[in-house]
Amino acid sequence: MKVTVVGAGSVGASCAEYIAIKDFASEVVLLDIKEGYAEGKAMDLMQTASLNGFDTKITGVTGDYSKTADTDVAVITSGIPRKPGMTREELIGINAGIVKDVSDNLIKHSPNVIIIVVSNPMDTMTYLVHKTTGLAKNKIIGMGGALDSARFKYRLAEALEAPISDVDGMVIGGHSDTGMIPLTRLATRNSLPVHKILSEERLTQVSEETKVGGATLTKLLGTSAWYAPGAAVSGLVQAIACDQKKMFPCSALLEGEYGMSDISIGVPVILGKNGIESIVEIELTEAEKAKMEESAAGVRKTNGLLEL
Ligand SMILES: NC(=O)c1ccc[n+]([C@@H]2O[C@H](COP(=O)([O-])OP(=O)(O)OC[C@H]3O[C@@H](n4cnc5c(N)ncnc54)[C@H](O)[C@@H]3O)[C@@H](O)[C@H]2O)c1
Ligand SMILES: O=C(O)C[C@H](O)C(=O)O
Repeated sequence: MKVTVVGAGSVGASCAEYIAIKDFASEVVLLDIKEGYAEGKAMDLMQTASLNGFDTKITGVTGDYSKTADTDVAVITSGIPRKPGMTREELIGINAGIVKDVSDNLIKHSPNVIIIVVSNPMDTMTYLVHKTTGLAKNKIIGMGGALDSARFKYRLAEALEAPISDVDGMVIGGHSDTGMIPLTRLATRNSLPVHKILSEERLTQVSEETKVGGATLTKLLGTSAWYAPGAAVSGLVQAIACDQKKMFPCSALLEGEYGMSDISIGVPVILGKNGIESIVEIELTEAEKAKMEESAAGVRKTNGLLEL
């Protein structure tokens, strides 16, 4: 299994590190445009191999896509992150050109590649890859919901004063400060619905904290987060590499599912060796459907800014 990670910045390097530590891939290629940067990150990571006990071979390369040939799964993290006070949508002007260029180059050298899009605004960048490459829809996956769900579980555990391993929950919808939909109705602590344990007011607080999870960290760090994003990406790559058929909320191109078409937005999918094996349709309440429509309207507005 060969994995390429484009962008050797904070998220790209974190993702390469988690993939290596989980030790399921034979090879990870890190690619960046900054001269020597990916090579340096790869060497530093390789010097953790004997300490962390992995055999994955990590190499770094500056802009040379021939080194990515025959990649099975590629992760696109190249582009700029937001600064405090910005929205993810404001990054579209710079990141759209980068994501288009990178996906074209990846496919040139690996026509059968499965692409995981991370760069923001992620749902729109995922839609862009659908619109501008000839890749099958199951091979283009946007990462957002896996991270948002991890943040939801973190906030739920905090509210419940419970260990995170007791908690389950999922976030669907667009990966934006206003578009995320934490499914509080379905969240559980060891099978017990959390809405039976927590007050409505506390659950609303959990939802709101989840939705601004990325913005909260951006304010604290001065740039956006990388550990949980890297870990979330590594989970998706592992599910594909090991054909796990695991369920994650991911940005997927909808063709009628959830009553929507021609949009890529966060819904539960099954990930396996073919990428998106299937889209899972949850029966939503009228209120949840309305939130999903509103979230989709936000994503469509950003998609409208693309020059297609
Ligand atoms: N989807 C998510 O859940 C999620 C989570 C975290 C970050 N992000 C996004 O991921 C992106 C990267 O974030 P980061 O914190 O790693 O930023 P970063 O600035 O640390 O790293 C970005 C890297 O991309 C490289 N790059 C720029 N243009 C390139 C090109 N054309 N080809 C190859 N490399 C190129 C830069 O040199 C830099 O090293 C941002 O857009 C951020 O918003 C998304
Ligand atoms: O918040 C951001 O801009 C980065 C990422 O989308 C995140 O949720 O951490």
